[in-house]
Amino acid sequence: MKFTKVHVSDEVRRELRKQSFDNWQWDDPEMLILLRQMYIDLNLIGKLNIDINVLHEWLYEVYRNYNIVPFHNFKHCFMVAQMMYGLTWLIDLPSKLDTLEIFTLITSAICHDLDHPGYNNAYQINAKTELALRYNDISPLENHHCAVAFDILKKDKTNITKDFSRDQFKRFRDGMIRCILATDMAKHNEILNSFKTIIPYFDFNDKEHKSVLMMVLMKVSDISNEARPLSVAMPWLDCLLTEFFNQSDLEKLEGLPVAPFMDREKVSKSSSQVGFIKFVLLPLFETVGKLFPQLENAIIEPVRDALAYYTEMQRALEEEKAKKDS
Ligand SMILES: COc1ccc(NC(=O)[C@H](C)Nc2nc3c(cnn3-c3ccccc3C)c(=O)[nH]2)cc1
Ligand SMILES: [Zn+2]
Repeated sequence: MKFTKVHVSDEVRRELRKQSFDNWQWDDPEMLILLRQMYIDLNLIGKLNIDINVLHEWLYEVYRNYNIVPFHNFKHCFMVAQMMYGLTWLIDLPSKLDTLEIFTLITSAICHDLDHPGYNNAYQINAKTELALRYNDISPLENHHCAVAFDILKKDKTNITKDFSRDQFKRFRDGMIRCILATDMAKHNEILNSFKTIIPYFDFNDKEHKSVLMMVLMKVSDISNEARPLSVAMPWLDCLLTEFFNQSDLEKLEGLPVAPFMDREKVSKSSSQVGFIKFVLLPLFETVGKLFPQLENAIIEPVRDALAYYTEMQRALEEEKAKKDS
């Protein structure tokens, strides 16, 4: 199918770079065009000699490999890619990382949850699924997302890396594997601590430093819904809790352990978000803000506002509960 005729207006291209971008106004085919536009505007087509029609076939094949699940679906992949794209411009990454590293970040963001079943690693391991067996309980989902990504790139029709040199492909493959595996929240503290350690002497010419930074940028892009306007973020929280509640309902049916933050009897939107923002999101964002002060206004302030919003919601809920009990 020839999509080269489709033109994206300058106004939409500007909007696409902002944290305020509202995905709920766009349908899936339009989001595929916007993902393609990101590669064009990052100047990756020319510099890496990517065939625009192969790029579109690849995007369509990626789209087909995301599942119809409440949260970890193609729209989530788009939002993570769009946050990564916005961060790229916000912190001027093209002046700090090379073209292949920029390509690795946006491509990893798009592929990072491929074929997600809607049930997390804890479920895979406890239910002894095929994925847990194949990956020996070691980040089964993230290993699978990455393997599916490279399966798609193996086919000539959807191989956007076909003109890469052997060295370029090797660097890209190492980078994408590290970026996708970094999205396993079980690695959260390990990655954040290694980033904290190197910040005082961060060196953009140091390969290892850049690799840790790329993993952190994947993490920020993956869990940053609360940095977006409430009208965009709130529906995402509903999708997330729907997926979490589906899992905990199934775990109860199957007599498997149930995580408290997934149990519909125990979780309220406000309590889960207050804890998550205070203990996971803000510490991560404030750490990255030490290296890139531009994050302060663009994503840290909105997250502080979200924390205030959910804290107030939690207080009001508790007050109401106290009244009912009295
Ligand atoms: C350390 O591992 C963790 C830590 C926290 C959580 N999640 C939470 O505490 C709660 C349910 N909230 C939450 N979780 C979120 C959000 C965005 N992504 N995300 C998420 C989704 C799937 C898996 C893990 C996370 C953090 C969000 O805005 N809120 C899940 C896993
Ligand atoms: Zn994700």
